[in-house]
Amino acid sequence: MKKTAVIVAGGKGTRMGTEVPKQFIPIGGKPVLMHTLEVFAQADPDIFLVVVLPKKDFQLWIDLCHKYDFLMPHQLVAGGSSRFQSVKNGLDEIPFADGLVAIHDGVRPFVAKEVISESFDQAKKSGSAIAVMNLKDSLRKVTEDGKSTFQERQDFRLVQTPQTFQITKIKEAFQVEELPKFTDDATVYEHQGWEVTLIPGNPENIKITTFEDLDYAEFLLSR
Ligand SMILES: Nc1ccn([C@@H]2O[C@H](COP(=O)(O)OP(=O)(O)OP(=O)(O)O)[C@@H](O)[C@H]2O)c(=O)n1
Ligand SMILES: C[C@](O)(CO)[C@H](O)COP(=O)(O)O
Repeated sequence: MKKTAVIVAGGKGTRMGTEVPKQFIPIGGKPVLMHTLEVFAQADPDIFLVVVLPKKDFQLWIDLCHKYDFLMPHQLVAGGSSRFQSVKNGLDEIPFADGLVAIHDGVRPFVAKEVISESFDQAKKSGSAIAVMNLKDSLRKVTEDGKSTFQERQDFRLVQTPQTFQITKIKEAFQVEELPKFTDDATVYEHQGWEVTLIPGNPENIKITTFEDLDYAEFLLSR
């Protein structure tokens, strides 16, 4: 079955606060996004790669590809004003009518290649695969009156990407008005009344979001 990955890197990196968006910042000697694309190629060199970037950063990325001699084939697509819109734009440009698509944050360069492979295997069987992690800390729910209540942590999971689906179904799911609850692709899929399947993610698969994450990224690459 044909495999596609839509790598979304169309954000501004507001919380990182750097002039150049975080997906282009070098870690271990090359931009974050190049590490991410390389893991997908390691998982399966035949995966068709769609990369979603802010339109204004196309030339920056092309220049970086020349500078770092980055030759991996990929299709560039312009991002939108939210992650939902960027994913939708990426899905619209997949040149295949069917097959499977893994949707992944460009700023999660430490996804394990085994998680990518498992997400395609599981989505082939059940239609979807969402990478998640168990919680290690205790959990409390806070309320506006300043009180808090204990929560059973085994009832919760932290959600990562990749989130992998049948192309036909996820494209259909994205034909809706964007809602605030659509913080990932699983929520868009479930909005149709379809159930998602969870698979184990990997603990290193952090979303590079704030400055401290860059130090952790350098540490992971130095091991
Ligand atoms: N309009 C957007 C917003 C986000 N993303 C992508 O979605 C992923 C997860 O988003 P996040 O970590 O929130 O990235 P940013 O939106 O760039 O960060 P911030 O919220 O701090 O501005 C990132 O790979 C980001 O580039 C995207 O493709 N298009
Ligand atoms: C998709 C995601 O990475 C799953 O954890 C997350 O929801 C993205 O959130 P953000 O608000 O774009 O940082």
